[in-house]
Amino acid sequence: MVTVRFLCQFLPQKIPIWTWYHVPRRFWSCVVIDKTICQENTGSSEDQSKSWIKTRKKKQHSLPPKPANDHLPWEERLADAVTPLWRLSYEEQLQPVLGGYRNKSTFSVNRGIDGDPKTVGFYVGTGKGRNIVCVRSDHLLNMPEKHKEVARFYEEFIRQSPLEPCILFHEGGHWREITVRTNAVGSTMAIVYFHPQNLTEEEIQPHKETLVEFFTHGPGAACQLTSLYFQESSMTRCTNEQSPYQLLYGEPYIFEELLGLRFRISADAFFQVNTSGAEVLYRTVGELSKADRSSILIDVCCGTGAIGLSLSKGVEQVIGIELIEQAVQDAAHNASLNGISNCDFRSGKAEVVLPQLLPSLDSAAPLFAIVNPSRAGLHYRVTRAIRNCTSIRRLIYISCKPDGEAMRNFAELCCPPDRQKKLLGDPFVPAVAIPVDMFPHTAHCELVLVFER
Ligand SMILES: C[S@@+](CC[C@H](N)C(=O)[O-])C[C@H]1O[C@@H](n2cnc3c(N)ncnc32)[C@H](O)[C@@H]1O
Repeated sequence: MVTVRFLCQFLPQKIPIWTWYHVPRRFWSCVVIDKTICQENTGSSEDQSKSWIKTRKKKQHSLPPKPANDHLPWEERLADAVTPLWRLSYEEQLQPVLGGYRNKSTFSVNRGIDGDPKTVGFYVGTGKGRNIVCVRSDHLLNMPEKHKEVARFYEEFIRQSPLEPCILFHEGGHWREITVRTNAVGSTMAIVYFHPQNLTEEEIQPHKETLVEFFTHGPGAACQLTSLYFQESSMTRCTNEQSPYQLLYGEPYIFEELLGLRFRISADAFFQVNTSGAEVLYRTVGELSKADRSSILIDVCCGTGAIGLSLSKGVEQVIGIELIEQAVQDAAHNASLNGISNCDFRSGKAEVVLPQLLPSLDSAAPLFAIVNPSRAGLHYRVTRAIRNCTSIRRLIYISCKPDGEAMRNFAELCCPPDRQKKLLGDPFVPAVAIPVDMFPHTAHCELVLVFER
């Protein structure tokens, strides 16, 4: 059992009732919340879980990524194209792939169990408790072997380096985290984060060269990196504009396929970490959207454009809004890469762009919004702009942390009109909630909520 917290009944004139709703894991993709009653829609459970499992099986690492097949007989090549799972028994096709599903992992550097400060892994303990230990992650089930291999070699590299690790920002040191990104065809992008402290560019240069040498001709060449990036970052997280991602070696982008579309992903851009899980998520969103061909879809926090692009065929126009510049460029590129011409991606903070955009669209065409913010939820100005835009009758909110800041957003969307807070439009009512398990072996899930009014 897992616990998912929802708003299960939220009548505008009444005090909201929050409910802890216990959902057995096997029903995670088929929970329907009625406006007033919580009910498990077990009727559709079998079909939905089958398609979920099947998609996972198809796309995950258990199948070799598109091997060259020109040596095979024509009949076999046709079978591969039309029925790509034909080599597996049906029972095997239905087996969920639960291990190594992550396409992106970020490893930290800190003191290990043996006290070595150049240890690469994940933290156990807290900064507040002053008991952080960095533990290697070779045994973790959710990340693929390739990510662990790169982490091991990065540890070997920094142990050889004369530079110290950056354990606490104010205490000096340089080597920080490493992010590893992989795709279904085995491309591997690594991004090394480095704190420059007081070093000059000239002083950093030889260390970059040693890093490239290690991963191209030294022991790290075993990782077969397709891209090696380096970012000099003196903050926890820097965008490309704050401190450019420097391509030290290889391809500038990694590409991923999802729902028959091809996506270019830059070093700074977000992409869902479980690719086959994301297919289920976006398909679920597509089914719930009920958008008609004349409508305009507003894709808020659109990343590299995955949601808008995958739904673009069914609507008149998609307008995506995204904060990270590289992701916006990817989204625009991904539209043309897939021959899609009705999408317009705008860069900026949604809280700045949306309040200006919506009034200009208000009566143009039926509007429909999908929001997919990070854990911090939506800025108040975003929920207010949506709430006050009367053309938006239906909204899909995809939350990776529904029991966090998103709760504040749900209240803003559903509370009675409030002049003081400038929440003037009719309140929304939550209609459907479908959790999608994108993160096996963890308590997290993505929750797709439909709000109507
Ligand atoms: C959970 S991701 C979703 C991305 C995309 N919908 C997808 O499925 O790939 C959240 C995205 O919101 C973006 N973001 C965060 N804060 C934002 C803001 N204030 N305005 C616009 N976008 C923002 C992040 O850069 C990130 O790409």
